[in-house]
Amino acid sequence: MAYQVKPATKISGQIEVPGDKSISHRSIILAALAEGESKIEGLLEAEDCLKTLNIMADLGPEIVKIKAGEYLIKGQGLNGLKEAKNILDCGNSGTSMRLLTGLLAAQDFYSVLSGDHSLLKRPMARIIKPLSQMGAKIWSRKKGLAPLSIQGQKLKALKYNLPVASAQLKSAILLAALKTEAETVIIEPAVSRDHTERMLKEAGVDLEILADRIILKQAKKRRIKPLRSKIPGDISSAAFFIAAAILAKKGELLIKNVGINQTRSGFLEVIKAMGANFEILNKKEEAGEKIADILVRPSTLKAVEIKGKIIPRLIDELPIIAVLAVFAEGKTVIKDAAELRVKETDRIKALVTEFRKLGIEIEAQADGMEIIGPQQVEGGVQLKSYYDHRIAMSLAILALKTKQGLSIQGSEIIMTSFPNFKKLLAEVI
Ligand SMILES: O=C(O)C1=C[C@@H](OP(=O)(O)O)[C@@H](O)[C@H](O)C1
Ligand SMILES: C=C(OP(=O)(O)O)C(=O)O
Repeated sequence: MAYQVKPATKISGQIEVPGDKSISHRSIILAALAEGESKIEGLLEAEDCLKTLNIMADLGPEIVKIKAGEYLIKGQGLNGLKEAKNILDCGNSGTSMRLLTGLLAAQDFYSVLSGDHSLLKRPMARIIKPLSQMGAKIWSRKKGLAPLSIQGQKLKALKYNLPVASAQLKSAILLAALKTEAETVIIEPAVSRDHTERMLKEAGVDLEILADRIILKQAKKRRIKPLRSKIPGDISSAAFFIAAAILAKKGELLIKNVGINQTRSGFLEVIKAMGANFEILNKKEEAGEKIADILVRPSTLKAVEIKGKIIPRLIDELPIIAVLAVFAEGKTVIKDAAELRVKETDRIKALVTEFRKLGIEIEAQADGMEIIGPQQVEGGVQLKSYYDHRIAMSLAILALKTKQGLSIQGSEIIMTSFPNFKKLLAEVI
């Protein structure tokens, strides 16, 4: 049944959003490679991360759930993984497929990775190319599409200029390089999320993070120390609630324990420039990641231009920024974001098509969009999620500002990243 979201004028309360999706994937993978037992708290138990969890369990390490979000993982060391008997299912998760391809390319066994109809359309040539230069043997369908089959090899180190600022691509190379001896250098066109680097450093790996490159230092034999981490709240999930509280007429919303890593917090810079009324409170650091509480109040917004190096630092927040733009005074311009076209769906096309059904003035560009605001939105229609969790959640927040509400088809996909989204939204209204 379609998800019905009614208009709301007040957003208030205190909430916590679930654990960060990117850090959750990486915690599972690194814990499985560690020498000894890791304890992870605050793991995101959403479909995407559970795919990574099930795949790692199929590769040998014992994974025990203690309670919600809390897991013990018995690491097998960098050489301890075993061949899985069946196809490894990544579901809807690009992060699982790209990171695990890097990891599996360096094992001494064979693996096959597949996923759902959305993942089977996403570009994998970008990882196959550098991994092949390292000596990996990876087969794909035409044009580098999954399923991927991988005959693990002893790989060699690499110096690589990333053609796109992609944390998944960077992480695939780093995971593949862990068992190589010489130095691996990855040069980024713009900084993308740096969780893999931070976590590898925390785990004792000799790695240098510079402004434009990452250097995995030469090492005869690397060791990963077990993790003891509490995963911060996901800023990409918090963004939907921050937007709801900004767009409300009344109320005040406090979101506790959100990860505000610089490489992820472009959204906060954009809403600040738009004139949003919010405060960052109780800043602290845990396991190499910055965390804070975010207090948000109703705000009057102005349009801004979003382009260049900030894009990778807010890539997943662009759909919800597009929603904010509808209610901002002036023309919002988003450029340099062609990556939006190869996410779970073509997010530019999806936003433009659905916004137009509501009479919103929006134009698509090859690498972004332009939105004129502020606009009154009548609503009262049914929109589509395009099987994309971020489109579904962005439309749900938009619905709060319509006169008649919206109904959203295909909202089950929200389970891939934010299982309690609907419940939390109902709580703050
Ligand atoms: O590394 C990660 O955890 C992610 C990287 C980004 O993708 P790209 O690397 O394709 O930019 C982002 O969109 C995705 O949600 C998660
Ligand atoms: C793009 C996303 O994830 P992934 O690439 O892991 O599917 C996302 O969560 O918005």
